[in-house]
Amino acid sequence: MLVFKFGGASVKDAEGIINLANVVSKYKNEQLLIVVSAMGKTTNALENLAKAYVNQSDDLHAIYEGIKRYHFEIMDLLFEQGHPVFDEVANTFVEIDWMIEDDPHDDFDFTYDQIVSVGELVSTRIVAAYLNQAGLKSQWIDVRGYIHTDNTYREGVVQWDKTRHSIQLGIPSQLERGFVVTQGFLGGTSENFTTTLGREGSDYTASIFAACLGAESVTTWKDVPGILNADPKLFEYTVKFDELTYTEAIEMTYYGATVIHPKTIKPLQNARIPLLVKPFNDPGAPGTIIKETANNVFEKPVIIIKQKQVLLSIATKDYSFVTENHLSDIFGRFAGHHIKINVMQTSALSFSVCFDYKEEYFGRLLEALNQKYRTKYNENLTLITVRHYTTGAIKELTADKTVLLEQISRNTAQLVLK
Ligand SMILES: Nc1ncnc2c1ncn2[C@@H]1O[C@H](COP(=O)(O)OP(=O)(O)O)[C@@H](O)[C@H]1O
Ligand SMILES: N[C@@H](CC(=O)OP(=O)(O)O)C(=O)O
Repeated sequence: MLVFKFGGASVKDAEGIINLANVVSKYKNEQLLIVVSAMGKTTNALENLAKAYVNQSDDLHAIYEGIKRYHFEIMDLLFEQGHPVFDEVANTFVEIDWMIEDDPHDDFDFTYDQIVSVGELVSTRIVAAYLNQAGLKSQWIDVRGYIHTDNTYREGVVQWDKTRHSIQLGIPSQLERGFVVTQGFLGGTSENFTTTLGREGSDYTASIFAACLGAESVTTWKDVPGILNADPKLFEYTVKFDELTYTEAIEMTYYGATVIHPKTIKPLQNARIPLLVKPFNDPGAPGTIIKETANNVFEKPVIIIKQKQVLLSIATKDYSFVTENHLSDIFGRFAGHHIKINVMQTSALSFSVCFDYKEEYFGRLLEALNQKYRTKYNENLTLITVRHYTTGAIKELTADKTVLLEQISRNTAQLVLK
């Protein structure tokens, strides 16, 4: 059996959904599980809705109406009036109607997941209905009954044994009856609440299903020809990799290459399932295959850019050395405030840390650190990671920039730039 994943860009409009049907129509004789993300930028819009709801902002209803209108306009182009999908989608949005009528829950992360998850619940209703209308027999399933997580809202931790059991028990018989269409990014708790697996987590969903079902391969259909040496939105000249090893792909995603979610590779590597990254607008093209061994030739360095970085220097209040005890305390505070460290450097009197700026967590972290330490920080920086670097490439990337922190190992150079 095969697992396909279609991200937001591939289903952003009616044309995208028609294209998805064309792509999967070539696999009519295969057992195929299709994981779909929210359409276009819906998750961002739902995030704004969740914030507007907890802040009780004036634009709450305008944001909500915009999200509904976007989906209904696409459905108008795909279906005749009166098609049951209109009611299915309207009924799914009712979950938000009920929620926003009440006072906000104290736990923002919980509220966030209950609202944001609606993006995938509706996109999959639309895709499944369209596939059936196009003569491709498909069943919509609710992923929350299969991918079980703990109740870490916004970063649900998958309970693998329970998940494997549910998937192996429930999915194979459904695959025999036609395509199975399900939601990326979502999980369910034992109390039947919805969790999300972390932003851009639908690739991970595909990998969970593939690992539990022993799939032949996973294909993620993207708006790029495959994995390139750099993000084509930021660099004019890029080269595509035909093959990559799991290890190289893990390194790239760990350092922030957004083309694949970082948690995706490990379950596939453990089960030795290849991951294909292919262009949805040229489905016959070979794309990139990620597997155990690969013929990797890095004719150009791999460049990964992370914007909106903070560089924070932490020193003791009495100017004493930063010891292992301080470091352990500092790491605990980062973990407690959900902030992942991208690069760090120690000196005798201070510890410097570079991480993604997250408005809701940064202020609280700073407050907690300032109780015990002296801190200084710069915002709006760029972190550049160069794998298989050359001195020429580093020179080019840093021209006209101030380097605030630099770390160079045998394979990888990391630079924090202003
Ligand atoms: N090394 C890279 N190779 C290819 N695409 C990259 C790379 N780094 C970043 N990207 C970006 O990843 C995007 C595709 O991933 P993503 O937006 O998550 O797709 P989707 O949400 O449709 O699954 C591309 O549009 C591209 O801008
Ligand atoms: N819709 C979610 C999950 C996801 O993976 O989306 P995409 O496949 O479009 O990156 C998000 O935007 O975070």
